[in-house]
Amino acid sequence: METLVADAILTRIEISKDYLNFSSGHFTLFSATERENLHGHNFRVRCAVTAQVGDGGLTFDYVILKRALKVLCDALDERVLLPLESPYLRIERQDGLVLAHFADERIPFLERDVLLLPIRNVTIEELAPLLLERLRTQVEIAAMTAAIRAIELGVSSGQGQWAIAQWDNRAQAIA
Ligand SMILES: Nc1nc2c(c(=O)[nH]1)N=C([C@H](O)[C@H](O)COP(=O)(O)OP(=O)(O)OP(=O)(O)O)CN2
Repeated sequence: METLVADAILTRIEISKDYLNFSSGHFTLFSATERENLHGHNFRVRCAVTAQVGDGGLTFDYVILKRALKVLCDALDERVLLPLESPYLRIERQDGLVLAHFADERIPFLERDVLLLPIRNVTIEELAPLLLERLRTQVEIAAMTAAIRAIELGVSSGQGQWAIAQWDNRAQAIA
């Protein structure tokens, strides 16, 4: 297990790029009987990584991070996002369709237009941890996590509203 360097100065690298976005459809589920109508957002993603600057004056090549974040955004872009783990929505595949069953509604989508996500609701607070976990497990990022102390990943559904998920390596190193 990596040992923390006592009172090391940590530096936070923040990435916020206009091209880190995905335009997707969704509807928020508020209860077993209340939901929004299907609509879309230009979701935005931003990220901050806290790390120790190495002897060479570098934490990590943030181009690798930007590339990994773009891969995450592109995977969700131009799809209708549906939650696989909602207590209120049942998903069925039938004859090339994805059928979302909500209350007494049967909502059909073409397979090609839908992306099923392992989350409980398509909210920014469910998307942020999902994308953070996907980021952490991308090979090139996983290789960097020994030098990384913490990662924050934010998802926004509109100007001025963000959900920020956090992962802190220090908790693991201390445990
Ligand atoms: N806790 C949450 N509440 C809501 C979420 C969410 O992700 N987490 N999401 C929604 C819907 O996506 C809704 O469509 C958001 O709409 P709105 O806030 O109006 O989005 P705008 O960008 O249009 O915001 P304006 O303030 O109107 O500019 C609802 N609740």
